[in-house]
Amino acid sequence: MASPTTGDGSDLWAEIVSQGEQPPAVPQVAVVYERRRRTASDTNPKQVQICRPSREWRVSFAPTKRPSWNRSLSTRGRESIVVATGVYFRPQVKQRGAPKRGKKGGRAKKTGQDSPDFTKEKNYFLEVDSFELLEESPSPKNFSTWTMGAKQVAAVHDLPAILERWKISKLVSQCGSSQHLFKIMETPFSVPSVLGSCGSSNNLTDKTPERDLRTKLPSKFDSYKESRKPELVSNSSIRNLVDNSIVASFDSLSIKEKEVENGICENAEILQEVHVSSESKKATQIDASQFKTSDGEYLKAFDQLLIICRQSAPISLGEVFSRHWGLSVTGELSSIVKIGEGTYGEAFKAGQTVCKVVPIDGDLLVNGEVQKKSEEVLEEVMLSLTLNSLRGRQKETNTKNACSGFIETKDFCICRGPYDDGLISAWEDWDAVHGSENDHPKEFVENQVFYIFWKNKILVFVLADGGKDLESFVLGNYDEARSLLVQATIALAVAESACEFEHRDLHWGNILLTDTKDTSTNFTLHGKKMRAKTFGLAISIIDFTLSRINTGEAILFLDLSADPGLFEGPKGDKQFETYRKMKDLTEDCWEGSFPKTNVLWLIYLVDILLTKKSFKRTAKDERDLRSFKKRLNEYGSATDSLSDSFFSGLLINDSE
Ligand SMILES: Nc1ncnc2c1ncn2[C@@H]1O[C@H](COP(=O)(O)OP(=O)(O)OP(=O)(O)O)[C@@H](O)[C@H]1O
Repeated sequence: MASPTTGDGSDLWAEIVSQGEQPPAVPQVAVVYERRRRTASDTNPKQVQICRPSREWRVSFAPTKRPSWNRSLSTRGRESIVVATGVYFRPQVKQRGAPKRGKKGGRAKKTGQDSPDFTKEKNYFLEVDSFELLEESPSPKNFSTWTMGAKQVAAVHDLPAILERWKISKLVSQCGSSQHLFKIMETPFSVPSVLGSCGSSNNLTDKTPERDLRTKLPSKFDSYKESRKPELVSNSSIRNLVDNSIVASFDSLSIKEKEVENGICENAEILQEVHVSSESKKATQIDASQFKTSDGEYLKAFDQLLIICRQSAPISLGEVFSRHWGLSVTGELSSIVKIGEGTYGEAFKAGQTVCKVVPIDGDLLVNGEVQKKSEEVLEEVMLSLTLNSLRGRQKETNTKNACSGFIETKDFCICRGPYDDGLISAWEDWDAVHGSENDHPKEFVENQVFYIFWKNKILVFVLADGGKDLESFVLGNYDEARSLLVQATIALAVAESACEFEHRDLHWGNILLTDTKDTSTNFTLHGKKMRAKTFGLAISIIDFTLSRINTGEAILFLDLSADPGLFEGPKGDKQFETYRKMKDLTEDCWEGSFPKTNVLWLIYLVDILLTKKSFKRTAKDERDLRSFKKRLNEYGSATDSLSDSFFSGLLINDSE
């Protein structure tokens, strides 16, 4: 079968597969996520009439439904901008004080100009459909060996390559000029790969300056914040700035290169720099074309998702389940059960694997919400893979930061078409017992197919089964509660140290608990190998929609300032009080590094344990929890909190 070729005739897939070994050098990219802002006027009446009322802060009129604020955000949106070295790009300054979206708010009705061009997408599929990618790529062969109940094999993803492709496409969309992009790509910066920063060395070379949270004194952070304020810079002046920085960097390096060539320079550091530069240049020359499709277009987020999924085109939901669970598409899907739901995703389980089904890119409101866009999902995928890499390095000897407290993401699949009947009956069974807050999948899909067939796309996250969420899990005793707290603190501390991770939405629906036979769990923090007692309980943190990370090359985060509604939840509700505390702390500068947000969620968790969960505990246990909560206020990060005496009996230091 013929492989698709790029514009210059080279083999696109061969290049994509090989790029992981040869990541090209590009300048540092920082990304801003913004939540989508929707107003009443955005609403598309045609769509709303086929949807149930939106449940923003979900006032439910059905007594059987659980309180809406148990779930996390109802409005989400990401709009990325790119920053090349020393330059801040922002396409447009956000309008402050725009009206809040109404209850039935939807994505803005698209004008002809705005509507996505599906011809290109269709052409892309036609092209790649001509060969069977699954047979050619290394990992999907695992599919055939995955059987129901057997241990799932996780697909190997080339995170640096994924990040690289994404950065290039961001730069193109921000700069709007491929010529300009090539200049950037030719720039001999040596940037750490994502695994370099968050991986093998675990040292972020480009840490975000932090505010001194305890003293509240002006710090480096203030000038950082000032320097990153939205600037109204014309495109041409941005280009000038970038070009100048590139030229300057080129100049200094070519002088060094000449010195090395002529044998004048023997400085080891410079020799190394020049070596890295020439290697990067070679890689750049090889890789430049792979970011384009055959019609010369740069890969869109959806195309990038297909590559990550190792698919040439979307497949049916039934096909995913038959591959991942070894079930036949007809008849045997009844062994699948629905295990949970969120605003965006429905979670189904068979064997030890969970599939989270998330409709994407459609105009139809789903569960009263705008569907996630490919761009947002792609960034969530990168975040999940970054956190996966913390788990993957547990066994490496020289790792600096590792833990297993985040859910393992095993794979992703892109689907199209209606829900499978087996899934629908699993959905209905769950609804009969729990009373779903979500739209019936049949209703949604039929409508979606009817109106906009081409946009009916679904991303399936294939995840490890993390167990039950804290809201529904029954804690046996005080030791289990302590185990939950120490494991959550460890996960946050490790990810905080590895990639400035902040979860920013760690409510009780986003911590999963399961029984374990292991009496302790291993982790590595700042190179120190340690263990924590489990008391028979293992946790997994999920849902990274609001999370922030610094991969060393890009800062991924969601700009919550674009969603004032988030901070207007019920007074006294611990979850919404926590959002408000985060807002005070960050002063609405969500791209900044504020590890204290992790502490705010730890305080929330202690509160939940004290007020919402019942488990065997003595008066002294309660006192200990309360004084721990008080002391948490003094810590600036999860890492600091881990040194608290509350954890002393739970941690074992293996390095000593
Ligand atoms: N890996 C998993 N293992 C077990 N249960 C899971 C898993 N992933 C998700 N769930 C269940 O599905 C629910 C919804 O998942 P999740 O929070 O990721 O979806 P979401 O649409 O992003 O939700 P939210 O409304 O919080 O944004 C969870 O609360 C949990 O009960």
